[in-house]
Amino acid sequence: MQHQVLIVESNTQLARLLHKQVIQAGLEPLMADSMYAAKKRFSDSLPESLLCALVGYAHPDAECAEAIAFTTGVAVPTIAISEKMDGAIHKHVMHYDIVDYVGLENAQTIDYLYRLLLRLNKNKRIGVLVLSEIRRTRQECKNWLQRHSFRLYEAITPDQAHALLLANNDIQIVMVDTNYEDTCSRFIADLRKVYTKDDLAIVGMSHKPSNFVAAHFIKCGATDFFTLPFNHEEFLCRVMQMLESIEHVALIRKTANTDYLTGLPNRRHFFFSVNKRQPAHISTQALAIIDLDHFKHINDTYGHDAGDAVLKNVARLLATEFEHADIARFGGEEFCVYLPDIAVDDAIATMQSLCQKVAALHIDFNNTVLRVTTSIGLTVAYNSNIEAMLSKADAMLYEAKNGGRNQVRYNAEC
Ligand SMILES: Nc1nc2c(ncn2[C@@H]2O[C@H](COP(=O)(O)OP(=O)(O)OP(=O)(O)O)[C@@H](O)[C@H]2O)c(=O)[nH]1
Repeated sequence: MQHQVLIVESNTQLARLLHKQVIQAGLEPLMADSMYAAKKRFSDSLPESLLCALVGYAHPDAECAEAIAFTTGVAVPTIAISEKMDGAIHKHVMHYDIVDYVGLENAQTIDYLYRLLLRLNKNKRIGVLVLSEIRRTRQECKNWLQRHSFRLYEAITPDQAHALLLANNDIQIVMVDTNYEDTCSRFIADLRKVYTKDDLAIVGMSHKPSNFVAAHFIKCGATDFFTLPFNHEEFLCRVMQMLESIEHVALIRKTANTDYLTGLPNRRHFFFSVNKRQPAHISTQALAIIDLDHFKHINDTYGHDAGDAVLKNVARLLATEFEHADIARFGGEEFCVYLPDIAVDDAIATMQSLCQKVAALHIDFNNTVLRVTTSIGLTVAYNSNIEAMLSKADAMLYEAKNGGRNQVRYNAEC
């Protein structure tokens, strides 16, 4: 795994600052205070563990960007560094295949470097699809994208692009050469029927600067538009913003759909997910409500934190037992499981086994072993809707509680 960052900096203060940023980004710094030391560090390291290099412009044994020439020459994604933004340095380092140049003159630029490190680390898992009939355009994008550690996919036709998108769910950016305006605008509009701007960024690009084409593509659903050849720095800043926006929305969605205590999906997400998964064809499906017994007693006897520990342990058991089913914490000490395409006997056996497994849990809380049992209301139905199944499972749960708890009660309508 690429987790190391080679820092080539002879200025001790700057080296210390870079070291701190790398650690903060969760990466491992490899320090070198000269070009000689950098070469030694590089030859001692494994290529697959080096994420990138932060390289100062001048060193006692390399006064004029030779260290940058070295790291880019051995294909290490390189971020050129100086104490402050310097026009002459900028002009010079841009001749090399660097990822970016950052002058560390204030808190904002230091934060930018930190975000850039996080970005490079995440880019390894992000796919970018380039759609262009022109080999030169694909090559230009490829050079740039590889420097930024993205996974690269290439397509020559819209059909190939659709197939790649279907097969690879790591693709978060599609770059479309707008050479053939009608085909490309239709392609973008078609993509937007499936992928929202929160899921996928679509970037139009063209060798012919035209305000009309740019506006047309953005109206058809493109997120942004660039004229080729890229201004690399501007493109990087805009791509970072697009990806950060997709990531923020994903995080908000995850938070809204997850139970804060157990990490299981919540009730809201359960309905969304089950309705999506419910088989279109007629089939047998099972729904179970799982409710811990006398849970209030655990809270009252051992405290609320002990109750939380029990909930987390039961949630972990459910997540392992039902890895491929829909599960959720419905609230309090109540959980729900939905199993599509399951025979009545299998559903009953599965829930009885779960009931025994919960009762067998030994939950360690501050050197006290906590035990808990559960009552389960199960319904197995043939092509019924979820709301109806929930109300039947609830009635079965009521019977299980009244029947003495620690048991499964079921109803089958098949
Ligand atoms: N620790 C903890 N307790 C919770 C949480 N949510 C709800 N509870 C408690 O769960 C308890 C549920 O109590 P009851 O509804 O009486 O159910 P019970 O004690 O399990 O009784 P039966 O269901 O009839 O077996 C209440 O004391 C709630 O305060 C939580 O997130 N953490």
